[in-house]
Amino acid sequence: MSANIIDGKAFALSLRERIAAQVADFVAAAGRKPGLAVVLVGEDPASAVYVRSKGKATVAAGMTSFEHRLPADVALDDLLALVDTLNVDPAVDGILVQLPLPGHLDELAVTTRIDPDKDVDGFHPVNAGWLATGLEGFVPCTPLGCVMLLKDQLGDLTGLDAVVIGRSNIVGKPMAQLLLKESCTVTIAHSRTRDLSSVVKRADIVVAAVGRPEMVKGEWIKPGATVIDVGINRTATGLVGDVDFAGAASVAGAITPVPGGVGPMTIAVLLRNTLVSAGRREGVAINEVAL
Ligand SMILES: NC(=O)C1=CN([C@@H]2O[C@H](COP(=O)(O)OP(=O)(O)OC[C@H]3O[C@@H](n4cnc5c(N)ncnc54)[C@H](OP(=O)(O)O)[C@@H]3O)[C@@H](O)[C@H]2O)C=CC1
Ligand SMILES: Nc1nc(=O)c2c([nH]1)NC[C@@H]1CN(c3ccc(C(=O)N[C@@H](CCC(=O)O)C(=O)O)cc3)C=[N+]21
Repeated sequence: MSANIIDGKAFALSLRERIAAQVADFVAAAGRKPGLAVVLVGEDPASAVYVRSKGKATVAAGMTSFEHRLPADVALDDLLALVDTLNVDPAVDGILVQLPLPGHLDELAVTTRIDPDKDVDGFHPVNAGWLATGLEGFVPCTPLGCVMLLKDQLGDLTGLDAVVIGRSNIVGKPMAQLLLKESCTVTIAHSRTRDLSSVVKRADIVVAAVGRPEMVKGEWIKPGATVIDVGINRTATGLVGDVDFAGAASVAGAITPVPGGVGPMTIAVLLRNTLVSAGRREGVAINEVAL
């Protein structure tokens, strides 16, 4: 068997076109563009690349991109003061502080300072709480993008066995919450899980969010399963996911590649969340279903 390769890049492009059309409607109704502020601390080259591509995608969707670059040794109080300014800036609908932050900065202090109503990353505990209780907050971009790909691939996910490998607050946990919301039977695996390969073998849906290059082997995958590879690992041979792509593609029913899978979806959903935020803030209806 040879798996269907899920084209996240193409899906993300089409999502971005639908968002751009709704941005135009928003501008006509509200008399201003949605605005996304991205804060980058330090000079990490990978982060700088992401921030640049987010800025480009924001402008291409017809929104305003505000970029703030701070030195790596910025004091926590100065970063928090910038967040406070963005929180009250009426032109800013979404705030994203690029993670990871340099070691001396307390990430929790920063993410909890962002107004939950502008938290388009969905990292604020208030939004995590909304998600856990099944209500309307902001959902983290990467997991939401994964669910969009899964529903596009499989339709109704009800009753499917899903295994999420990884339990971080930004990917693994919200991913599990979303799959639970879709009525999957969800297992969350992590570094202390016993016999991971057997756990994975039961799954109709495998989401790998570990950060270990090609850790998930083809032999672990149930034939026909759908594999979502969130991992972004830079190795000597280039960018690879958390899944051994060649091995898994020979048994899976469908699989996301790295690059070109989940990554582009993250950025498209960020634009979606920013548009939704702008709509809420201005009282302009956004057709979320069509997104
Ligand atoms: N495509 C995209 O848009 C995005 C991609 N990423 C990528 O996704 C990956 C995960 O990111 P993130 O969640 O932030 O990472 P974290 O490092 O925060 O979490 C990794 C998780 O993997 C678990 N883990 C580590 N080793 C093993 C192991 N041997 N077996 C099973 N589980 C293990 C850890 O378990 P424990 O909790 O027990 O330590 C932890 O829960 C990274 O490659 C990152 O670059 C992240 C965000 C967006
Ligand atoms: N506050 C915050 N929010 C984030 O959402 C956030 C973050 N911090 N820190 C870093 C991670 C990682 N992340 C990615 C976004 C896009 C791609 C992406 O577009 N990847 C392309 C290729 C990338 C490349 O070639 O380097 C792809 O997979 O095809 C990947 C990873 C968002 N993150």
